[in-house]
Amino acid sequence: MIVFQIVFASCLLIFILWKWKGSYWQSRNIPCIEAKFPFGSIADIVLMRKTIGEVYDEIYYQLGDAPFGGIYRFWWPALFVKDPELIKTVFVKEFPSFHDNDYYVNPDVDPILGLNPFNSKVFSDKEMAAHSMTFFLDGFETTAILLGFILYELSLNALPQEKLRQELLKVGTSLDDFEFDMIHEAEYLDRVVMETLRMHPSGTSFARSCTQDITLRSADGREVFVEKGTPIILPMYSVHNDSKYFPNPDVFDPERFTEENKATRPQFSFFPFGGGPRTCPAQQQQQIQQQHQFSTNNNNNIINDGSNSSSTTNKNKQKLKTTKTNNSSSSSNYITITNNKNHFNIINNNNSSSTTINNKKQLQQPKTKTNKTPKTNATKTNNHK
Ligand code: HEM
Repeated sequence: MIVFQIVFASCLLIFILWKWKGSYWQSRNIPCIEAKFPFGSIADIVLMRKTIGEVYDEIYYQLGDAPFGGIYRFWWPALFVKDPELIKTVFVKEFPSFHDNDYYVNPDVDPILGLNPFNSKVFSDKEMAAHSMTFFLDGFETTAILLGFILYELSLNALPQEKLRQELLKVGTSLDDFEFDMIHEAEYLDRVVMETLRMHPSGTSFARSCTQDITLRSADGREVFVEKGTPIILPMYSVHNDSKYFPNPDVFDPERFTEENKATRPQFSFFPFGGGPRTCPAQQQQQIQQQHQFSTNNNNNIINDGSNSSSTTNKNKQKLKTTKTNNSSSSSNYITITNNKNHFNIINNNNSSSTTINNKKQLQQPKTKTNKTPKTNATKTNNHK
């Protein structure tokens, strides 16, 4: 009898909690994705049917033109922010209300990753080790993934590849000659890096936690009161691939990042390094790394995607071969990039060396929309992928 009473009381409690929290956004008149028992709006993530990026990308379009909307992670409400101006508000203008990330590692469970440099004034040895680890983890994979994707996109896009080669041949040159000033001369390389980061950012979204109550206001006057503790989702991948800001988002086009074209978009339609006080501290350093890597290593290489059947690739290869012969006295290497579902193979055809970049996280990013935007949605009419 007592067991029955406990089970009944638990079910009743869960039901009441669900009814109370599961209508949180509806009761505040905020557009939202309905909470379905028991996983809320994220069943496909919990059941591992889709990645976080895919599910958030669907939500991005399901919310239509709304600058923000509510979602439920189980029965906990979270705010999903779409509008670049509001993203800027979260990252920069109202930073004091959103300075924490929405995850927590218990220092008792992981004494290294559990330490947060932003909570400490004086660092102990253990904290120094922890922060070094953070820098290593945050800096290593992101840089490797970006490098892999730059090579991948160049292998598929012969004209940008050739334009980049021409610039690098002009700017310079060997490892010994590399100077800091060269970075500013390699403008096209910078655009190639930015366009790659747009299409393949190192993560799909940010999750901040609201650290003090605040009312957010969108440009069209809509308001939402955000309670302390509410998670805030900023869907970077979806914004970067929204045709409202980047027409034909599937096309690799470094020209989107000329100063003139950048000025036509809201600042926070592109935020591969985050933003505000918590922005990636190595933003400039990684730029130097990529530019150093390309300026000194790759201007003698011809990058292809290893496909013999694609006529475009063959044509491109032919064109590049010719151009290369005309422009350099040394012989060209052929670098073949093959995309094997969960990693890239980078093969240097001249000396038969090969490198593999594991890339499961990135390759799980949505490439095809599974849940199309409602007809009323402006971004759908713009032919988003
Ligand atoms: C292409 C390369 C890189 C990309 C795309 C990238 C991207 C990011 C992003 C998106 C964040 C989160 C920012 C935020 O929450 O607002 C971040 C944070 C961070 N990055 Fe990078 N990063 C790169 C390279 C590096 C490198 C090379 C290092 C170190 C040498 C590094 C160190 C860090 C650290 C320590 C943080 C944590 C900042 C914090 O928690 O507030 N990153 N990075």
